[in-house]
Amino acid sequence: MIRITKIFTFETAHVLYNYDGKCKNMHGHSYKLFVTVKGKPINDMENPKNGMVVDFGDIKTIVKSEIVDVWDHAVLLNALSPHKELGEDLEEKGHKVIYCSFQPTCENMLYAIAAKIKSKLPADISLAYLKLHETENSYGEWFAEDN
Ligand SMILES: Nc1nc2c(c(=O)[nH]1)N=C([C@H](O)[C@H](O)COP(=O)(O)OP(=O)(O)OP(=O)(O)O)CN2
Ligand SMILES: [Zn+2]
Repeated sequence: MIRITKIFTFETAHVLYNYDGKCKNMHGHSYKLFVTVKGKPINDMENPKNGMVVDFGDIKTIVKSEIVDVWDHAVLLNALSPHKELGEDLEEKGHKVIYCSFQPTCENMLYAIAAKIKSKLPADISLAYLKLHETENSYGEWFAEDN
């Protein structure tokens, strides 16, 4: 088994409802996401993907369409809180709003990212690990063996 990793960045705003610190205010991060998948490299001279667990380009396509293109330059808010109305107001004024069914912390974003990626991976490839940096010094990790 081999693990391969692709790294993504996206610029996203979020706001933490009822949080007791500065992040209760709407603010943004340059998120950095590490996506690691595992599988056996293809061993077939006739296959154009010979030697690969999966083409890095295929991971890019999945993560871009499921996460990066959806969350980039959007604001994530907790739709189960009064921030839903804040989102509706912003949307009305032309802003890109993502309504989450969770508090948009690094931890919950990792759960959402894992679910979205897992649903799109080919059967013989599995999601092994995710790392999501909110800042250079703050990040969360998702391990397949813990979940
Ligand atoms: N466990 C978590 N704690 C915090 C989260 C989170 O998602 N999970 N999020 C925030 C804020 O949104 C934001 O990320 C600020 O975090 P923090 O590391 O405290 O921010 P700094 O600006 O101090 O970051 P430095 O990199 O140290 O400059 C808060 N907590
Ligand atoms: Zn934040």
